[in-house]
Amino acid sequence: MMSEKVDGADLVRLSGAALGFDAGEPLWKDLDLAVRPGEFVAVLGANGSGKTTLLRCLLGLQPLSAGTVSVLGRTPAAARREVGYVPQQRRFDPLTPVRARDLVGYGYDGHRWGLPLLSRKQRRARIDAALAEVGATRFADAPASRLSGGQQQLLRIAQALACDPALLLCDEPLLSLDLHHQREVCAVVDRRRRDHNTGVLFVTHEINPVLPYADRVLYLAGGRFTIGPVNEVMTSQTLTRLYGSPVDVIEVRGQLVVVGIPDHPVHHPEDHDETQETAQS
Ligand SMILES: Nc1ncnc2c1ncn2[C@@H]1O[C@H](COP(=O)(O)OP(=O)(O)OP(=O)(O)O)[C@@H](O)[C@H]1O
Repeated sequence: MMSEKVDGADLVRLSGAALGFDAGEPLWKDLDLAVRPGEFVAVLGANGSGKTTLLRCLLGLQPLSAGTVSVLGRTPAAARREVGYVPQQRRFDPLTPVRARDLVGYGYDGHRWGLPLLSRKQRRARIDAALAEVGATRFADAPASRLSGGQQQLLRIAQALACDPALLLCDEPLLSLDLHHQREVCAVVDRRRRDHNTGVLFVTHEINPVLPYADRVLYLAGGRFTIGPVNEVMTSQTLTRLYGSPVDVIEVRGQLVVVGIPDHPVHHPEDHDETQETAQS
């Protein structure tokens, strides 16, 4: 099996990692992944394939069943302050009077818990910078619950950026957005990693808006995975091997469509290494 090259600057290192619950089959196993500064990794895969659980592991909320994980060269819990997290979205409570900038402030305060207090001016500057980074300055003082779904999602990203993270973990940030807003969210995250060298793990079911930005795809399916550049992973051949049954990746008017994903992927343990070798960068 080919291993990922790791070097001292890697933001995430998973080595021989497996994660499962109780006595059942692991969600994934033998996962080697190194994420470099500024790298954008799209995490794709069917419902229940363990994408959210992977992020929870990098946040220190979920221990591995096997293997090792480090974030910024430390344990995930020790690195938490420098990791921005956009959780799966819920719309804000329509009765909440909280303004957009207050929400971003919560993100900022949460990460500074236990650290020396900064002046109000410094705090405000950081919040303004996060709002500006996502293009939310114009609605910074509006009640968050009155904003559109797209605006609320940009705010969640600003909240995650308020701590000026070295690593950004996004869980389904495109859910229930139209294509225009999906592209806007992807572009904001892409700009962040380019301007600040922030590494990104971006979990999504919406493959088309994210693929133009992704350096690599980690595709999870039925206890297995493949990692590699977009043009190597998003092919009929690679996904057929991963799922263990015929899957077609076809292009329709410039959009990729994946057809034939089985309800219950069938695969053979001996296929595992071959898939990884084929698709890994
Ligand atoms: N603490 C837990 N205890 C037991 N099972 C869990 C726990 N957390 C997650 N699971 C299970 O692990 C599986 C993977 O969940 P996860 O949320 O990581 O999948 P996902 O790929 O993000 O799915 P989706 O695309 O639907 O969001 C699910 O079957 C879930 O029920």
